[in-house]
Amino acid sequence: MAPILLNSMGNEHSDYIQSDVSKTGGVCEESSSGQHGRGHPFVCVGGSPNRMRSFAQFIHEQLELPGNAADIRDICEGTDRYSMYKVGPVLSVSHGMGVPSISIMLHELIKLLYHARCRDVIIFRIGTSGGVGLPAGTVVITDKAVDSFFRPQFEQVVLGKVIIRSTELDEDVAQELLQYSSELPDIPSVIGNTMCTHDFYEGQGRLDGALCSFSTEEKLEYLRKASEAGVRNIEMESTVFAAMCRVCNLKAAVVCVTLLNRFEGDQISTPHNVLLEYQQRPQCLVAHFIKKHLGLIS
Ligand SMILES: O=P(O)(O)O[C@H]1O[C@H](CO)[C@@H](O)[C@H]1O
Ligand SMILES: O=c1cc[nH]c(=O)[nH]1
Repeated sequence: MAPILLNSMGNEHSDYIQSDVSKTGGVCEESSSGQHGRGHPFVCVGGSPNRMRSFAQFIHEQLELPGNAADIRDICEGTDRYSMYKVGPVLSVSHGMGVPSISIMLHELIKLLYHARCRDVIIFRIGTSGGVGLPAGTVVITDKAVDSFFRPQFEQVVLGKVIIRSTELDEDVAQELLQYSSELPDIPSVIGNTMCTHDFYEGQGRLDGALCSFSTEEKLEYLRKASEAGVRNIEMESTVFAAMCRVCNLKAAVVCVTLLNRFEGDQISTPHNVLLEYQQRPQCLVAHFIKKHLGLIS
């Protein structure tokens, strides 16, 4: 039974997510239907509030929970920072864009899980990304989260010094997700390295930002080097997500769909309805994983 580790100070103060553990009935309490008991709680995080609300509604339906999926409530409505939904044994949380934003949410979420006495948590980041040599709509299950220099590490600056943390993710969860993707229709998936950048434009080799300090040739050379380093997609949260989950003993996976192939351009010109369908692919895959683990499907 792997406990969630908290910092040595055991700091209790949290001023970002005012969600009250009692309101959630404890993430790990038996769900109202009593269907799922105290098994593994599952946590899914993603950048956009709307997407994490629709994921919560989707999971509510998939787990056939009582009540109306449309009635789910944001238990973080007191703050403007994040949205959080508890659906049976699943917590769905938004985190905004970029390492700083998800990092703050993860501190608060991990403290919440600790106080709810959760054990054996499995946490998924379900997001979107830019593909590197992959067709749009491909789901990338992250092997290693790497930084802009393709290193499997996250640099945390603390008191003016750099702490380097490993970004290893749970290999078994990744392999299991890949296996399930082959059982599901229309979820083309690969396992590969995910590069996490601190910027969407220049930091990802885009030529179409307000600033651009490089040529098309230099952009393509960088993307080729990334590809040779095993990078298959680019997003903006995976390294700190992997690092913090690892330090806190949380089994973690990153499952992001690609919205475009960056070798073919920078703009996300895919029609909105197609983008929505793409964004559902990681949700379907993770929902399938959860249902398998809850014994709802054999
Ligand atoms: O789709 P989400 O989860 O927001 O993730 C990706 O989308 C945002 C950029 O468009 C960044 O947060 C990147 O990581
Ligand atoms: O190209 C992309 C698409 C989504 N998210 C990113 O960070 N980059």
